[in-house]
Amino acid sequence: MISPMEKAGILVEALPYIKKFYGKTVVIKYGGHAMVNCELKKAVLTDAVLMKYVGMHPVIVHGGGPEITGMLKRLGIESNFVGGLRVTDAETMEIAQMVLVGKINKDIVGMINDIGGHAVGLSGKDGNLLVAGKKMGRVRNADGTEETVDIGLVGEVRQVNPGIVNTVIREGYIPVVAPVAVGEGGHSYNVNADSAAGALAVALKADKLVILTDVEGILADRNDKSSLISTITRQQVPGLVERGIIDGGMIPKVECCISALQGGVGTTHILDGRVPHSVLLEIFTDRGVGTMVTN
Ligand SMILES: Nc1ncnc2c1ncn2[C@@H]1O[C@H](COP(=O)(O)OP(=O)(O)O)[C@@H](O)[C@H]1O
Ligand SMILES: CC(=O)N[C@@H](CCC(=O)OP(=O)(O)O)C(=O)O
Repeated sequence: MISPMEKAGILVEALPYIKKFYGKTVVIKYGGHAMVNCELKKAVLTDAVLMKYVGMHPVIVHGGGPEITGMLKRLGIESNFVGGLRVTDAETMEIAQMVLVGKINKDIVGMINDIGGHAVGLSGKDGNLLVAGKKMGRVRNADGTEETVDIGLVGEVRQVNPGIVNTVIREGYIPVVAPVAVGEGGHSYNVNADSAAGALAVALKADKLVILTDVEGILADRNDKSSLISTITRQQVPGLVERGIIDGGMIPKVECCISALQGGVGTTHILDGRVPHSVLLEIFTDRGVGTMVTN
């Protein structure tokens, strides 16, 4: 048990950070792998509620890849991925939208409201928030050459209309955004949630982009948890990708951090969503957790 003096010390330590980030927007990408445990989910959403009550503007963009895969499996539909992106035919799109918008988004909104916050759920289709065009997949052949393949209704965000999010923020709510975008003719596109969060962070001129995942951050050696890289500049990232140190699902995350930084976002962070209150620890204490990618 910590003593009352220690508790007071922790609150005082938070003061300069509360002052620094008062009125600032923080986009939190909450990935599907970090959602599996209900207690952890509650801890992440409590952090967002606390941020809101101390005057920050948290915006949650959620994923839900594992839940989409689970639902597809229950319906006897196989999941295929190209470069970390789900190959999305019309039927898969319908199910992805049902799971992301109908289930996960509403579960998160319900949980935030239950904790004592006020949340509003949106998809990228609401208010034309995320307008997308077709994204092609890239596969690397054994000889190192790259090939472009059709991955169906996977979208890349071409335009963000943040009006609806700003309205929701202004009215005192926490926006919770599902990564389903609108395309020509009003049809749906399945967008990778990291990319959706990055694009939204730029459009909102966010101070921070926080990506929650299921590893400690960027590791110099993936088999050694103590090899966490605490800070890295965006210029150092391509070298690590070329050397294969950053690989797989971490690639879209670092790419998204780089484009967010280039688009004017202050700092970007890749944090371990399995650590309770990792967002609070990152924002309100002297001991940052995870990896910070900076300019
Ligand atoms: N250098 C690295 N450090 C940490 N993780 C890495 C690294 N390179 C690749 N990865 C992989 O990236 C994964 C995170 O991406 P992903 O599974 O897509 O996360 P999420 O579901 O949260 O979006 C890690 O579980 C790990 O396997
Ligand atoms: C195109 C594409 O792959 N879309 C993702 C959208 C959800 C997502 O990104 O969820 P995580 O953040 O939990 O991985 C998918 O269908 O799984």
